[in-house]
Amino acid sequence: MNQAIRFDYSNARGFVRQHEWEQLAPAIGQAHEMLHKRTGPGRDYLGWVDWPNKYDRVEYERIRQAAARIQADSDVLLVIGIGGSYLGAKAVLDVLGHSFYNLLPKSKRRSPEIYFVGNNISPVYISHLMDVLEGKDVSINVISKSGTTTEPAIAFRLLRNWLENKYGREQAKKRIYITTDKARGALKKLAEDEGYESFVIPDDIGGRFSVLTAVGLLPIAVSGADMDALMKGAQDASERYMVMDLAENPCYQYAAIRNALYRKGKTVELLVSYEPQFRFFAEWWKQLFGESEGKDGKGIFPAAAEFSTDLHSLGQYIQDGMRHLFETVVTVNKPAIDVTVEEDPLDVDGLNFLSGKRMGFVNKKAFEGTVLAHVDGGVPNLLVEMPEATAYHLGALIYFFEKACGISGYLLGVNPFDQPGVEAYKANMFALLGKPGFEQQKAELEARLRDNKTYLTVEETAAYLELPETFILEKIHQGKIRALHDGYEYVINKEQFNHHMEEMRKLREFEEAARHETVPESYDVKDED
Ligand SMILES: O=P(O)(O)OC[C@H]1O[C@](O)(CO)[C@@H](O)[C@@H]1O
Repeated sequence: MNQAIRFDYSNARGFVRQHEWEQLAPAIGQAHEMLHKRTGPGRDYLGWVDWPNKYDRVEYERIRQAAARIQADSDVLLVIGIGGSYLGAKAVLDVLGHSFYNLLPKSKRRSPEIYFVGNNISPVYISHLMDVLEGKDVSINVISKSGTTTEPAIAFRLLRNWLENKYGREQAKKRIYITTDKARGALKKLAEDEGYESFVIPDDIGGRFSVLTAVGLLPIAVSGADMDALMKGAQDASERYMVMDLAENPCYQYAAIRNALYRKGKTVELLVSYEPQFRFFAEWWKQLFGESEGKDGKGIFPAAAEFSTDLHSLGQYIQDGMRHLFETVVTVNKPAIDVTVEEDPLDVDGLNFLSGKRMGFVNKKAFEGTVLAHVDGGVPNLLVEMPEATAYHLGALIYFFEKACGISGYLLGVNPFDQPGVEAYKANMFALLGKPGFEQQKAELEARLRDNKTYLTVEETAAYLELPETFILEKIHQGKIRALHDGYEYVINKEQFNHHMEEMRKLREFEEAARHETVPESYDVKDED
């Protein structure tokens, strides 16, 4: 086996008492059993646990071939997906690829340009992307387990159209690759109807645990990264982190110590890296832990910081602000490339004491100094060290965090494999967009939006009061309107306004009747003093 990920929690142990640590050992054992014997909540979503050993070799070869085709016939691969259907691939591409891979000249690139889209609903982003596509040969990999997620579905609709306009429907078919459920969903049906090549997201693997399936592997293979090494790293890690004993298993130690810290009020975990290439690794990690643990009113809030960049923005807070933070620093022992700081004869910046030193060395000293300062400031520090940023070690790191996440979720007492909370925004969005079946919610939500609003437009106010716009002098303020009617100004709420209108109607009837000398009974004329 290759060298392993090193986990060091010595800079956090001082924040946890010995008995608090020891008490976690039996709970870890229980969580291990729940995961491996599949007796815990979410047991139907544990396919990722032994996936690095049992993945479908036939499909794996098909991925390799499809990637070779895309590399040969495309200048650009568009990866459409959101959440777990894009973050893992983006993380791997960034860690293993060139920092500016899309900008490198073709001669220096192993792969097409790769852009991720369908992970937001921004018309600006997709329009700008389409500008980049002009004159280029393009393929699309659309990834969605459910096949119905709004963000990727809108992007796919627009980009499929774009592709069909460019190549014609038949040729476009050869450039569309679908990754979805093996049997269900809109995308699966479309793939069958249109004859698109498709890949499977296994039933028992949730989005945030799916990077080592076709979800991540097709874009990773297209990028030219070594997916064999990635899978091997994960496979070795799955064996390494099988031991139940807390003292022997660094992955379980990470799960245990973060829970011990959480119980002591350290409710925010910052995943820190000193390499910008890890920015999306942190995004992937945030979804992994946030969606798995943030439920039932519990959970560590997963956040990320990039050092030394953020030491010049967030550094003050981390050192000195509210003491609810701990850090998990992901470092790479040996940077892929290093650069020497040169001697400057004038030494205007006073940095000649660094002459001849490597930037990697300077970065390391920044890290060491920061850990000491933050620990002194009351921020426990955990260290996860990769020997090198290679595909093998990245595969191992991915598995390390996936398994720690499952164990940690069980320690916390939640179901780490569902995400019911994500549905709330979706239901509201669908209702407000007028999706059939959401009519009742639509009316309720729109009423709430109106009440929450400080001001409505004149048109909205008129519609709300079911009145012609001519009645409205000013907009609604906190449910009240300022209205001008028949020369009078009123500041009233809707009920008062309607009542007033009814009174006005009766008064007009009365005046009309008076002209004809017949007073309607409905009008209650009060005696004047
Ligand atoms: O692959 P899908 O079904 O489009 O889902 C994308 C993402 O959306 C979520 O379901 C949350 O809405 C994530 O769990 C998932 O990774």
